[in-house]
Amino acid sequence: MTRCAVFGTGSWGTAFAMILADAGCEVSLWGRRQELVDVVNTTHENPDYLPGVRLSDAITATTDPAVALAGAEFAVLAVPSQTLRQNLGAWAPLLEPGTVLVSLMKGIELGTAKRMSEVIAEVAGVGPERVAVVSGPNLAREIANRQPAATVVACSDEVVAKRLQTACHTPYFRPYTNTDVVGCELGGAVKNVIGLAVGMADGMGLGDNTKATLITRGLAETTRLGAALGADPYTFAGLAGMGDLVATCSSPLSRNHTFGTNLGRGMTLAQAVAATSQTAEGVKSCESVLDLARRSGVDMPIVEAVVDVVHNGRPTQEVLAALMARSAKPERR
Ligand SMILES: NC(=O)c1ccc[n+]([C@@H]2O[C@H](COP(=O)([O-])OP(=O)(O)OC[C@H]3O[C@@H](n4cnc5c(N)ncnc54)[C@H](O)[C@@H]3O)[C@@H](O)[C@H]2O)c1
Ligand SMILES: O=P(O)(O)OC[C@H](O)CO
Repeated sequence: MTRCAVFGTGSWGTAFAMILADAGCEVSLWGRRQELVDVVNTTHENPDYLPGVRLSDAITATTDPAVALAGAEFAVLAVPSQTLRQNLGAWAPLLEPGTVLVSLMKGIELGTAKRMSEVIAEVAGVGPERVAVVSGPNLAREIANRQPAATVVACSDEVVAKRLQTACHTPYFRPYTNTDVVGCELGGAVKNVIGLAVGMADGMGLGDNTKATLITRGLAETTRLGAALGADPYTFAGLAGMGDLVATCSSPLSRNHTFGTNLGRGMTLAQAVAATSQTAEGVKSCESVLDLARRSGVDMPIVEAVVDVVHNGRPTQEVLAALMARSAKPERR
């Protein structure tokens, strides 16, 4: 039986542990808090993040990373992106040779502008054949209810991607393989920023034309960034690109979308943060995505607009007007 460690008892870590168990894996779920770990082990439920969802008996929770990693073929990482470097620094010495590290995270590191797979390779000292990414339209709550969804499992080594595909394939979760790790990660990280922008438009009472414009032009700037960083532009037309944008930008379950809606309705950043109990990665990653874009010489006006609202306190109306006042351009360039 395939053994997997999942780090992070939040909504996606727990839901992905459920997927792996439903696909026939034995899963060790690492969490920071002993009390939550005990509750998961005794009730087979994670009441803090996925109340009402019965978890398989094949999932055992632990606070001990060495226990979680013992014999693990895959170590799945589902902590907030900005905490990965520090956390993985503690876990990496416990890794067994050959364990593949799988990122579920959709963020870019502040300060370095690195993708999560880059942080993993650097901190754990592993080659690209031991780093994989899962990204797609995967709202945890829907998946926890076992509603059908698809995703992309990406690894530069296709054999490893296929192994992971088998490990997480269930009747309700359909993974497709891809070797474009860069494209899949950028699709996941940037869609959170575009989700904030679309949420703002919703909160401002704007309609579907505005939102479709933000989604489509958001995808255009994501694709530009990806092309500059060596991604395959077609990846952005797939599940990890357009697919995830559609889910995030249309769902009230999306934390990024909801966060943006609150800002669009006039909340301050502090009020929107206080109203959010889970991780909305785009709030921090809008700055690191913009940093990455500038380092790469890529124009990302919507990302810049989001940073202006979230971190520079500019009013949404003013930022939207500035976006519309940009000089006229061909659609493709
Ligand atoms: N929830 C989803 O629908 C979903 C889907 C796909 C991808 N993701 C991505 O997965 C990642 C995790 O998101 P989530 O939804 O599970 O978040 P979450 O907010 O539901 O849970 C985060 C988990 O990390 C823990 N945590 C917080 N700070 C920590 C720290 N400093 N060290 C260790 N653990 C810490 C929390 O206790 C919690 O268990 C994010 O990058 C997110 O973008 C989420
Ligand atoms: O709730 P969000 O905004 O973090 O989005 C969750 C997933 O990434 C959707 O695929």
